[in-house]
Amino acid sequence: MPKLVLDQVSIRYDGQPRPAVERVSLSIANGEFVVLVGRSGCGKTSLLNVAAGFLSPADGKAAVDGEPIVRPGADRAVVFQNDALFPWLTARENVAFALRLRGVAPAQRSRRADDLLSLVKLQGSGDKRVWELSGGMRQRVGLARALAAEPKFLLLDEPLGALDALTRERMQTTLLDIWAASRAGVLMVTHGIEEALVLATRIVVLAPHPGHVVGVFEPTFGRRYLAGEPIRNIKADPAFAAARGDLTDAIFQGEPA
Ligand SMILES: Nc1ncnc2c1ncn2[C@@H]1O[C@H](COP(=O)(O)OP(=O)(O)OP(=O)(O)O)[C@@H](O)[C@H]1O
Repeated sequence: MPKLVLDQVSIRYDGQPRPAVERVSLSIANGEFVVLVGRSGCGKTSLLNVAAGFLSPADGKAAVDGEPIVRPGADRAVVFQNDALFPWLTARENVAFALRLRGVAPAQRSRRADDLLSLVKLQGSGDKRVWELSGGMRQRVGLARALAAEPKFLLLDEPLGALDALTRERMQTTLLDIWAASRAGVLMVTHGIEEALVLATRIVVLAPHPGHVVGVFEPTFGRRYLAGEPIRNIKADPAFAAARGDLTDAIFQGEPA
């Protein structure tokens, strides 16, 4: 089973007196949804960049299935907050472009792009140009494009951060559906506490100066949604409120109230 591992990773930026991240270990297996949370500057994006192969750790190891991560690779697809789609192309063409890069034959690209657009619930929107799509729809095209590479891992940096609150809430369940359908392992960075609880199979809480792990939670709310329970019921469950309190405490521990 594919596994992405960060082992005792420390990250340093040139000219900085101390490391940004110190000795953080994480692992993401296929079928896991790991979410990084923590106060600003605790190193969430830096760790995601190491997993993506954009940044090399100063110390420790980053590997997929035992192979060191030394550069970006098709096995790890990255989606950012404001992912740039090609504005002059349609939704379908944006996804087909990624399929072309993967070497999918022209005859199959359009059908495969439509399958991927259905996966992100954009069936029927393939002919729309990017400027005709809402923010949530654009983000879903970005996800479809990332999935075109059939990655083993999806690395998501605040993928819902630019969306309005209602769209963001709807996209949480869409992301769960996409994850369940793709079976990729996910590593996601978010500032959203509810979002982390809804989506994650494991939440890793980081604290800054330098970034280090201060807590790990293993919520089951996303699995309840995938088993058929309405998300509104799940969020209204007192267990959800209790988990939100515990996670908030873990994030802000050591900070004056
Ligand atoms: N390119 C860079 N050069 C120097 N320092 C950097 C660079 N990128 C990040 N840092 C520093 O590394 C630390 C971790 O930054 P990082 O962006 O990984 O944190 P984060 O938890 O993702 O923050 P936020 O929640 O604000 O997005 C911060 O102190 C930041 O100032």
